Amino acid sequence: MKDTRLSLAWPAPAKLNLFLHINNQREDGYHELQTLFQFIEHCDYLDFKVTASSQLKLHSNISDSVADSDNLILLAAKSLQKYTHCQRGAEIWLDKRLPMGGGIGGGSSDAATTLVALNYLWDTQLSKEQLMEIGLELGADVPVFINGLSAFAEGVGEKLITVSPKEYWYLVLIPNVHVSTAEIFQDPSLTRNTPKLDLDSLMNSSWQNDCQELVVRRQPKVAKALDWLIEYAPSRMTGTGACVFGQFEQQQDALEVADKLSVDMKGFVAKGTNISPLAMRLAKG
Ligand SMILES: C[C@](O)(CO)[C@H](O)COP(=O)(O)OP(=O)(O)OC[C@H]1O[C@@H](n2ccc(N)nc2=O)[C@H](O)[C@@H]1O
Ligand SMILES: Nc1ncnc2c1ncn2[C@@H]1O[C@H](COP(=O)(O)OP(=O)(O)OP(=O)(O)O)[C@@H](O)[C@H]1O
Repeated sequence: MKDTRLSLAWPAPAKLNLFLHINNQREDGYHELQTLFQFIEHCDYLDFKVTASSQLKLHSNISDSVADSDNLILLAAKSLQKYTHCQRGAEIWLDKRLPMGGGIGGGSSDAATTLVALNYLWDTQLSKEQLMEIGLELGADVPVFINGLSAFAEGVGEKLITVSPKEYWYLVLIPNVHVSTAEIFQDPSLTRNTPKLDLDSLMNSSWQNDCQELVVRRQPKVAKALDWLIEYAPSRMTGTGACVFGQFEQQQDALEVADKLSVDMKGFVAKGTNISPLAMRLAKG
């Protein structure tokens, strides 16, 4: 074990799906997809205190909306204990800053940060690949957050190839509506037959999100946000929504558009980054 004092400010960054193509539905209901993940410098933060007993305790500012039994942070910590037979426990503090159900992967990122931080703090010495395997059981997006590098993903999102798309500045809008990933994937009218393309062709084609048309139809608030943003910058939805993002060359340009937002539309400006803030935190120890 590394230390029993507090280990502070482990970041759990958001991701954007710069494109998201749905290629097929497997017999188990999951969808085969091709997507491009890039992290953004906008994060939840987790603090950890290793304890001698195996108990896990979470203090969070979302305990009203997510029960402990469903919280991916505790589920991740339990999986790591089970997999490694670790006898240690932890007290964990979550400072939730990322919008939930927005398609920016906050829950998956919290789970990934928990696995990476506790593997370090408990000294359980699992490899990144082993952590990614455990992470995949918690959610399709967890492995990319553990890997910590922008990636082109295939399969259900777990087959990763590291890529370095341009690191734009983004204005991310948060329509005040929660989109359920499961509901979008269950909708019969979802486009799920986009042909699979090779990576080179994908990187050089125009980027789209196959869930966008459906979500825009179901959620007028998403449609409104996208209609507004697209007047200022190339803009798309991320994941299964609800967040939409516009891309800008300069921070200043993004901030100027953010200034024009009406009071009923929330948003934030963040830089795209191909190396996750979590990977940088781990390197610091
Ligand atoms: C659409 C993406 O956001 C792209 O980044 C992700 O693939 C979704 O990843 P996630 O939120 O971690 O998703 P999970 O928690 O694994 O799955 C939520 C639900 O979405 C559906 N699901 C998810 C991923 C996938 N490739 N096919 C699916 O059909 C399943 O019905 C599942 O019950
Ligand atoms: N630590 C957590 N943070 C946020 N949501 C959590 C957490 N643990 C469990 N959840 C559950 O996961 C649901 C989806 O949360 P999340 O914020 O990851 O959505 P999302 O950004 O749309 O994810 P994705 O892009 O992976 O589909 C929440 O509504 C909540 O019920």
